[in-house]
Amino acid sequence: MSRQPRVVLLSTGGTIAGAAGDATQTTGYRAGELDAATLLAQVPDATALAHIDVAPLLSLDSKDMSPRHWLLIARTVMAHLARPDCDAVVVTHGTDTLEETAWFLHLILPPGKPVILTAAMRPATALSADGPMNLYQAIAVAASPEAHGKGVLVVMNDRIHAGAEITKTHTRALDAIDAPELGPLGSVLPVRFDRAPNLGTAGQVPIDALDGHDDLPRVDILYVAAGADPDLLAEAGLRRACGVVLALPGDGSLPTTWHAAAETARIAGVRIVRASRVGRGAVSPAPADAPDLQLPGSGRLNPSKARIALMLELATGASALLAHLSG
Ligand SMILES: NC(=O)C[C@H](N)C(=O)O
Repeated sequence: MSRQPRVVLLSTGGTIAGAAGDATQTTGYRAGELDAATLLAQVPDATALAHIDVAPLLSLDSKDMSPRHWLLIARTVMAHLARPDCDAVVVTHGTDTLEETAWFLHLILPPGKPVILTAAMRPATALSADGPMNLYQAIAVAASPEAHGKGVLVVMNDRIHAGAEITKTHTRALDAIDAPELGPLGSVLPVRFDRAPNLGTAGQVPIDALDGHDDLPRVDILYVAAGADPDLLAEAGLRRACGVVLALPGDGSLPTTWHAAAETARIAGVRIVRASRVGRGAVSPAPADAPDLQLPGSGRLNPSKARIALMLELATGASALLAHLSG
């Protein structure tokens, strides 16, 4: 008989580990109260799927995640994966910035042993809490040979998603994580993949390239509303931002009043990327009315993900990264 897969369960906080005063409370709870062992105790059936090693790492509401935490999570996951007796890693996380951690891990980790992120929308103390089933399903995917080589995955609400593709699409509902336009990779239970992930960018930034970094260069996101003042961009240098992602209307359309400020900032050395506020669709490589401005588009990356790509590019000099993404 083949041995049971060995899965490391890394807890970082979030609502999945949240606790409230009473069972009907689904807001105003404390995220990240419970550690990995307590979460696992809620799903005893999971031990039939895999041998599980619990590894508490952080106890954060994911609104408080930062690049320092992404680096810590990535290095910790890699250290576990490097052990010959570790077959997969499951990371419990909050939903608020799940898309950022998932995208960061996708860029860092070469596809191989499964890395599965999961989360919840109701705290662990709530009636019909979704966390225990999500955790059970994440472990089922981690233990499945089918998950091997699929890159970083996110399992929530009966669905398997590509970590690179997800975004949070609802503030309160249980189906709060989706891959707009692309849809899930598969479903669970049973574990079933309906399509292959796009792994073109997976592991593009080897962790060694970040040796010596415990933080990433500052990149700000500016949300550009109708009539917004271009002073916001002119001040980027004063804020010591190395880069700025513009969350622009439509297809990354830069208001005419912003053209001069964008050119001044670029010449001053601030890297600027055009992303979109829209949430679906890709951004064109250059602004239609000002193709000479050298303001690359973010392709399919939303502003938060474009920010991470730019941070990594600034940190490592991996200059092909954004060009590849926006192609
Ligand atoms: N549903 C959640 O997990 C939300 C929580 N604020 C978090 O992101 O940690």
